[in-house]
Amino acid sequence: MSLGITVRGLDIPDSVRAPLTEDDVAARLVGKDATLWGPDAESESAIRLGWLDLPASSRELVSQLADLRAELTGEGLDRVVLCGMGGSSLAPEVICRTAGVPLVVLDTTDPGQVAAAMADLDRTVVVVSSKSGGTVETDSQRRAFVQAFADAGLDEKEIGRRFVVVTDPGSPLSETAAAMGARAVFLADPNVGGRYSALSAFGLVPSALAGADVGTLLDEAEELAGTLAQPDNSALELGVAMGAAFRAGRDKLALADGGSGIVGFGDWAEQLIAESTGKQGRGILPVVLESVDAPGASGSDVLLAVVGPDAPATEPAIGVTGPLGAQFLGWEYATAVAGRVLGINPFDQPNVTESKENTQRILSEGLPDERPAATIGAIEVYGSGGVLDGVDLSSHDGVVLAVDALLASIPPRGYLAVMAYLDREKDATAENLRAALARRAEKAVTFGWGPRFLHSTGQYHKGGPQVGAYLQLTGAIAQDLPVPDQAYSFATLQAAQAGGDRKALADRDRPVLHLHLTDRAAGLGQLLSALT
Ligand SMILES: O=P(O)(O)OC[C@H]1O[C@H](O)[C@H](O)[C@@H](O)[C@@H]1O
Repeated sequence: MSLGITVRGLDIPDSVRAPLTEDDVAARLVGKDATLWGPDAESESAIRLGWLDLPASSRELVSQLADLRAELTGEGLDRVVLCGMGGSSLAPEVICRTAGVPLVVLDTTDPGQVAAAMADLDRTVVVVSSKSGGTVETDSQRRAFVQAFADAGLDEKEIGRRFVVVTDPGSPLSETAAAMGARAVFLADPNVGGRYSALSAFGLVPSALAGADVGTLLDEAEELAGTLAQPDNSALELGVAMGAAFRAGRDKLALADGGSGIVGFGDWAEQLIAESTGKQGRGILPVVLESVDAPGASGSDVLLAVVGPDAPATEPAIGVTGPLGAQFLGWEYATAVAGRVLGINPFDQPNVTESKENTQRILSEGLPDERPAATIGAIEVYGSGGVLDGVDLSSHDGVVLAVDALLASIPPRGYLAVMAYLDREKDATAENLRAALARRAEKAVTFGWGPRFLHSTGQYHKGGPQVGAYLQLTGAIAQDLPVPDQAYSFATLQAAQAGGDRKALADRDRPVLHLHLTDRAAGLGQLLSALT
């Protein structure tokens, strides 16, 4: 069995399973029946089911990529940097971390983190991945690398040879790739959405160039693919469990690793589930946990999903065993099935553009002139949505009081999202806030690095149930970095992204507490010691 599902302590009523069996959903999904999600979703679904073919159709890439890797390493280019957001970087990150091969994933606008990725240029090849070819972060990173190579003395032709591009046919990036003389361009199947693209060129190109065995990954997926038309297949069972939990009010899916050997799977599944289901005022909120017994593993609105063989520490829970290739395909299939149970279109992301449009507006009009309500130690405190009303910010405990006011504003069955527009290498301790706040709030707490989460849980924040409270962290910039040939720098872009998302949340009257760290390390230390 390529994927094993164990369900514990979760009642799966016939009202969830029977319609799927009666409507022959398993076979129809494998047959790419675009009517499965209702008439409103049909036109989108018709061009989004290509992921079902990938275990077979991506085969041709395996030998091409082995040849390209040999060519690159033969020239001493053995350091691979991937510029890409969301569906264009999350899968390669899991594949390479699991395989233990080095891949530098750049999915940020933090100037410090971007600058740090531009090291060892003499052995670096850059993979620029974007399905749409218009994602501002990815385009900005590409520009910065072109400039860095030029500064290192490479001529135009040599610079082009340092780039490998993955995009959809006809995208603006495909034209840029041709114009800059990229060494290789991989055009992906346009009938595969970004978050379903793990087994496409988006997942495979950077991973194979970094040294991962992508042929085996496809073998693992193909074994599962052969079972997916069966009415009781394991991936269908996973989707049924997700849908049944949702119907029973368990709309938080806590994701934890249980000895799978897969590294960072939750971050990939988070985008798949949040963007696919979080819309029309409903959705399943993925909550990535540090371990099976981390705070947030249980609760009246939680279903725990353990990836790997370890027994869950709590119930209800589902256990999902199987190798990475099968996990990718199985969760994609399960999410499509859950989408039908929830009654949403699992292939669009209707609210992602809001924050992007706000960001563009800020970039053209300039950053708003905001004054903090207080500055306490290394933290400036800003709030909207009434979150600071009545909070005494004059005391040394002001930050904790503000955080507690934010936590108190979370409605029953609500959640807190921590959104850190920081450097995920240098400011990594920010991640410890999730467990600390989950313990304190006794509610679901998610953690996301900005702007990366905008391409993942950001859809759920805006399109899902309006029961969220938001803690946004930004930090001082030690050294800014220009975005070549653009009117803005990385620091401005990062600030505009944070501001654009704050506005999208404020427009919904959601409570947002914004803490700006005037000294990142000191501010994080201050926050963590106050909250733990
Ligand atoms: O691959 P790209 O076109 O650059 O898109 C990257 C990401 O952008 C958007 O935010 C979408 O909501 C994501 O689903 C997608 O993965």
